[in-house]
Amino acid sequence: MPEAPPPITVEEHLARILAAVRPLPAYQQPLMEALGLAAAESVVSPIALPPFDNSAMDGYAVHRADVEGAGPEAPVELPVVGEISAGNAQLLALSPGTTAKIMTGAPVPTGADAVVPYEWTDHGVARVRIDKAPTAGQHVRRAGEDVAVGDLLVEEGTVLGPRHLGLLASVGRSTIAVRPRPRVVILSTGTELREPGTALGHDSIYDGNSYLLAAAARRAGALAYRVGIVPDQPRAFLDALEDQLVRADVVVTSGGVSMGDHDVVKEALAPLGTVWFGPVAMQPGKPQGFGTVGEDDTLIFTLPGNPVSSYLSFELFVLPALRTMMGLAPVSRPEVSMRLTHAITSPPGRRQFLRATTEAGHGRVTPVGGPGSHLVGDLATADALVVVPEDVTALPAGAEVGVIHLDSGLEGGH
Ligand SMILES: Nc1nc2c(c(=O)[nH]1)N[C@H]1C(S)=C(S)[C@@H](COP(=O)(O)OP(=O)(O)OC[C@H]3O[C@@H](n4cnc5c(N)ncnc54)[C@H](O)[C@@H]3O)O[C@H]1N2
Ligand code: MOO
Repeated sequence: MPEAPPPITVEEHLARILAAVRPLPAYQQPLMEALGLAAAESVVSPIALPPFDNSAMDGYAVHRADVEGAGPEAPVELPVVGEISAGNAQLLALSPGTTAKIMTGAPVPTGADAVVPYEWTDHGVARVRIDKAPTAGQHVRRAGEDVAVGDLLVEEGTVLGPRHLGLLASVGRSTIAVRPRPRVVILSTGTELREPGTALGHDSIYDGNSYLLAAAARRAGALAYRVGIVPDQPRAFLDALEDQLVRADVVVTSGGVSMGDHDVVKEALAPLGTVWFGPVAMQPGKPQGFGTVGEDDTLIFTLPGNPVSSYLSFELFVLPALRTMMGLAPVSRPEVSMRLTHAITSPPGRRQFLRATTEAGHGRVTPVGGPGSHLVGDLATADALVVVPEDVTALPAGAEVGVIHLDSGLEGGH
């Protein structure tokens, strides 16, 4: 059996991954597809907003000079020569000494320079009594007062949210250039695995990882295809992989990469020579693999099977790759500084990632559960990871530690 290579650091592994990953080519996509993605173009407005002077109130369009001085004691009466509603504007100009009913959003006719709201009138149909004079331009929304032709609406790189998409639609854009969501195929390996919802044998467990990884991929903004369970047979694994490559930008496998007698992923892929396998100096998540497979050199991440190891590997290595492909920055979750509520110990030589809970606003972090990489109950309770450096073996309560929040800190994607 060949000797395992010496461990590489977390940074070395991530650097190797990022060196191999390119942003996916951007193309025009319908606005709703772009939600959560980074704009791959800057957009300037092709039209003004509002596109024309229009009324801010339901009321009467007037020449303001005609109603000057109007008050309860000195009302002004004007003939009503027409009605202008939004989307149905026949009356284009208003003669002095007349008025027209106008609805909110309807174009203000040429000549009119103010709108008298219904509340200041007797609601007249043929003639109207006006009890209060508007100021110049009152209740008229001016063309271009919001957005001018040529205004920068969205800068390249902006993560598109509902307000950006609403603005783009408002100026008539139906598409915007964004990088597509990476298609991520998730394959769980393990003869012991069963699909949730089916019966469990005396020696089987449910396949939690493919759900964990598919959900994490989707939350990162990718399109996740959960293939399900592949038994520990290299042929079956290679067949399943081959079948899936057509719809994958990235393949993520779980399990079958350590030192066991049935480590199917390693056994099937190592002979190709295109996937690196080796230990990374971290815990959980020591056995890792990364490389390319298939005619199109599709990226593949072979993550360890222990659920916590799998999830952490996703967060530290797969997530940055997906965000790079989507043109989102930063690619990694930020590490912030917090104080430990409890003392901890840690074995030397590997960077430890302890599951932990954080108290919002207090800057304190509390490790939960033990270091075991099978502890999915504790993983679900946690909302953060405490990062213990390779050379640190003990830290007292109150010590400052690096913390990675697992549910926040990154914009875009989903
Ligand atoms: N002799 C050695 N044994 C192991 C080493 C080692 O260095 N020398 N490393 C250990 C570490 S660390 C890890 S992590 C695991 C990684 O093993 P594999 O990637 O080969 O994963 P499996 O053996 O297939 O499974 C490990 C564990 O996880 C459970 N599992 C697997 N897939 C799923 C899934 N989809 N859902 C839920 N649970 C899953 C599986 O049943 C095992 O219990 O190797 C150690 N061993
Ligand atoms: O790395 Mo294993 O991931 O230590 O359990």
